[in-house]
Amino acid sequence: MKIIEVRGLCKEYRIPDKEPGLAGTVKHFIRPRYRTKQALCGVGLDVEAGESVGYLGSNGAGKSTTIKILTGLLSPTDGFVRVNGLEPHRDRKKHVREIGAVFGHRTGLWWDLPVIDSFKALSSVYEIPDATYRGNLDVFTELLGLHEILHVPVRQLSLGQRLRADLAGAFLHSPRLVFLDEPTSGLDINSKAAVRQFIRHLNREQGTTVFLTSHDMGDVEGICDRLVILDRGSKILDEGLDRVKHRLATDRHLIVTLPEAEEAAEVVRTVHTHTAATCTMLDRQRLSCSFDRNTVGVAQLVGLIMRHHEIVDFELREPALEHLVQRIFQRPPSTS
Ligand SMILES: Nc1ncnc2c1ncn2[C@@H]1O[C@H](COP(=O)(O)OP(=O)(O)OP(=O)(O)O)[C@@H](O)[C@H]1O
Repeated sequence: MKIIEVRGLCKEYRIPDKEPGLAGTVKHFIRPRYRTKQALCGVGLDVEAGESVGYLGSNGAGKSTTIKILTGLLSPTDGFVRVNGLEPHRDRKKHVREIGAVFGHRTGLWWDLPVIDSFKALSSVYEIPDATYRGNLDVFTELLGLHEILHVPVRQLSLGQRLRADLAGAFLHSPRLVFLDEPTSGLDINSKAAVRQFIRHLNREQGTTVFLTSHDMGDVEGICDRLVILDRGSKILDEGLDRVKHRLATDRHLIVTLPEAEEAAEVVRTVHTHTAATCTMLDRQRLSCSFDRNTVGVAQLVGLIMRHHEIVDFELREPALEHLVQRIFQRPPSTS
């Protein structure tokens, strides 16, 4: 079942076209002039219930604009948008009861209230049945380690604590769909891992649909199954994460550590004679053999080296998702 349906989505912002200085301000006050900024042009997107989608793009690509439209905070300039079967900006009151949203840089909780009182307030706003509230609170407190902060006012929390509380708050009413805008921005490694595990758990175990934007590829790899990439307001890629990796990550690097530096030249000769891999020395005893997995098999390369030489260790490196996304930006657009 489709939970998000978007066709031909366009958004233009109207920006004051003002000359600098006081004279410009006065002139603009008397006769205002505006120019338009096209933030989204013709974006189409279908998301099935239960999917976890990473919505990526460079700064200014239009990610937040899309999320604001999908959550009903902004109205589109043009196009068809349905979320949970509703038109977000028109059916806003009904719409917000059925979604959850976390904007990493803003809290959805009450600043002066202790976390638990914020949760109780959310429970009454969303009219959460008592059993659902208690069940979710227990599970989220455990998964997100909220025990020691439940009675602390939100304004006294560290960024990591606040974000964990925000996440729990966004999921308390068991929404079918959550929007997450930079949910781990500024967190330490342990907090990032806890947040990713929590989101993944709800996606896998409860089938909550996740729509995430992040500049952190660890979030995308830890949470998402599908990548949608925007570039200057247009969609340039929409594909499963595994497929993207399989299609684009064909280069591999085998790092070989040798017992003796003197052996290196011989290993290079063996590799160059029998395979299409190319070798580079990393230091006196370590060399990197680079190859395309469609041309050279890993087992073939490792077997060849081990048959002819003694080695201390080897490690296979694949390109990081960051590099794959960079490659996608360097290609001409394939979808719209
Ligand atoms: N309120 C606004 N008024 C005018 N222009 C805006 C407004 N909000 C966003 N824009 C412009 O629209 C474009 C898309 O912005 P948006 O915030 O959606 O990008 P983004 O992909 O979320 O970027 P980032 O990764 O930096 O958060 C940008 O060129 C931005 O300058």
